[in-house]
Amino acid sequence: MEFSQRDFVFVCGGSIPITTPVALRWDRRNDEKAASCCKLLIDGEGDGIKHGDISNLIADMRPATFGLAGEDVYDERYRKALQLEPSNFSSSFCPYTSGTVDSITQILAPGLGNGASSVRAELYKLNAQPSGFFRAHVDTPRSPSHFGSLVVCLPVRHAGGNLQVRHNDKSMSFDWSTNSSANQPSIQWAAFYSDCEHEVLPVTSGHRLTLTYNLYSVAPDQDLSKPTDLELPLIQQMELVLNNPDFLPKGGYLGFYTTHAYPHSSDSFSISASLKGIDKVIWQGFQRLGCGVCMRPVLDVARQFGRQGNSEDARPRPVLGKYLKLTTVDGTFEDWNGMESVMFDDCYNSNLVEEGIGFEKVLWINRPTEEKHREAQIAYTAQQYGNEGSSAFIYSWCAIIIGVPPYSGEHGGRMRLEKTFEERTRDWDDPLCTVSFLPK
Ligand SMILES: O=C(O)CCC(=O)C(=O)O
Ligand SMILES: [Fe+2]
Repeated sequence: MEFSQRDFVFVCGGSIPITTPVALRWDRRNDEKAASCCKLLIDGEGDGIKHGDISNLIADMRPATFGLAGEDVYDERYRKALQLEPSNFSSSFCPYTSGTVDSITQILAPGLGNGASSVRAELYKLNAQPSGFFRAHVDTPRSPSHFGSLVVCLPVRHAGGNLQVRHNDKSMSFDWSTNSSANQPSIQWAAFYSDCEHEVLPVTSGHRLTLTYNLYSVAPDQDLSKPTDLELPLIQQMELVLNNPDFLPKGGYLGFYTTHAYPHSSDSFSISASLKGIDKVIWQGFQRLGCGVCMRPVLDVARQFGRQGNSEDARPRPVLGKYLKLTTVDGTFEDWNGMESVMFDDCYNSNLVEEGIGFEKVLWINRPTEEKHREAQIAYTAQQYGNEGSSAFIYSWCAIIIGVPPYSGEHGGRMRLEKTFEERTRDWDDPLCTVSFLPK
């Protein structure tokens, strides 16, 4: 089965020409100022401000923290910015009426035939960066359906402050300083999957004013009737493979290392609603073709054996987990090795519950993650730098395991599972024995 992971996007962006100025109102930090100070009208002309004094806003904002090992911390070496919580401000910009959410739905969450209302954008912060920056981080997942982040830049004049978003070996840079004083003033935005590393380069002058939103998927992902042009060829390939009588004639297991990371906690690994890019196509496509699908963590414990030093002849082997318990590792790790040793000790000794299906029984569709992905997996699990401290959700790289029913010459084709698996159940030990099949 051949496909290109490169065809799947991880970030998108756009600009919205300003027709009416954006109004921004906020709460006073002290009672001495008149209420009229607490309003800005932003139209993008000249310095961007039509009415009001941005220094009043700056004075009422608070230093922006970020998440580190489960805590919210303030550290100007890592993030220099100011923020307001949604309870302390309001803005007339609406990501729905501006069409931004529709664009994001089409590009980052197309689903397989779902309508355009599958994304919810929840206002998260107002940030200002006079001479600020935010070093590389991934955003802290807020819930299992939280799949991405939206950053909206209001057209206030500034220089620098490029937003760079990276996924694997691809990177996209958004320079919002250049257009903010152009002839046609516009609000510019970028949205990306929240496991993508991103950073804000130093703002060298002016004020970079951004609204950030958390993006959640809300539509059920069960409507498989209308795959998109990009997804259709892949699903046809899957069907061809399954219709081959020589392919796993007695049934078996396929494995697909996900191309994105997903939040999960110790008591739910329910991510199918927020699957991203090609991962979603694999999940929904095989499910539609009558296979069982589930998500499982995969750990390469080779180094664990090496580290113990007492198992020269113990064969290193990757392990398929039933689930990973939530782990918070205290402290900052200066290098990956320090972090790795803690994570492997923790995961292998107590936190990894092994799946009944052995790793060796799985036929892998794509290659195991490269070294750098494996390191990323540890980073996500250890809750390295995020944009907010949290102990409820963590990221993990993982695999989609596909239970393929047997091929039956008698019934003229591949059998189908009578029901697909409840993704919340962990009891998936041997679906091919425990559930019945329907003839094709
Ligand atoms: O301001 C930006 O462009 C990004 C902010 C960000 O990454 C965050 O708040 O997590
Ligand atoms: Fe972020």
